[in-house]
Amino acid sequence: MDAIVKSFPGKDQDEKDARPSQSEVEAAVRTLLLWVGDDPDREGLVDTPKRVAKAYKDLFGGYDEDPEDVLGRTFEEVAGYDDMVLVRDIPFFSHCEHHMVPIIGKAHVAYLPDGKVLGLSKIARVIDIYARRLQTQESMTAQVSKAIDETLRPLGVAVMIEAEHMCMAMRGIRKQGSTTLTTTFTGQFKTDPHQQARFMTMLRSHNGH
Ligand SMILES: Nc1nc2c(ncn2[C@@H]2O[C@H](COP(=O)(O)OP(=O)(O)OP(=O)(O)O)[C@@H](O)[C@H]2O)c(=O)[nH]1
Ligand SMILES: [Zn+2]
Repeated sequence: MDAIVKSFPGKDQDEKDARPSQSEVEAAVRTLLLWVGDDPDREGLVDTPKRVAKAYKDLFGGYDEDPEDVLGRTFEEVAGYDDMVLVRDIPFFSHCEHHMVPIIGKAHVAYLPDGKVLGLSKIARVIDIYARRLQTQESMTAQVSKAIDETLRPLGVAVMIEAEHMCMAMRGIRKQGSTTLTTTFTGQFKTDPHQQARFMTMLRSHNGH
């Protein structure tokens, strides 16, 4: 878990103190408004730098959150249940680290408990913590799987993310509707093709394919 905390940019107090001030952020947004060719002093835009800063705090709130806090709360009283737990179709919004435009997708997360289970909402919370940072889909998939693997220590974790990247849809190549799929498997999901196949079958049965 140490590695996750250490690689977590918002966690360190010195780094936090080194963040730009509110007025610096607002000035940066004002520069962007000028740069795109608009007038930051017209009525509709005069409060926009402040609004954008507030929106960014929300959209990128994941830098101030630690997945370990969420995943640390587990329980064991599940009447001996020891089979797969799958939470599928968890919707998320993220932003790509290359263009800072949205990634819109769904995550599917499964694990094989080793005595302990997680509150179901905690899996969705972890998705949100990583989604609310600048991401590549590959990193986000690997980070979610690593956080669950290292904190819960289950017999295996499977993460699949399906997403559309607005940087491919709205700009650049301008291809709308394509979906990127990424997966990470650990433990038995990685070593046992049968477990991996069950994960895929459970996902497919839902999607009606
Ligand atoms: N692997 C991966 N690539 C991504 C992701 N999000 C965006 N990209 C890609 O990152 C690449 C950045 O390519 P560059 O050539 O540096 O940037 P660019 O000139 O804006 O590229 P174009 O998007 O092709 O116009 C693009 O191919 C994007 O499609 C992601 O989550 N994973
Ligand atoms: Zn992009």
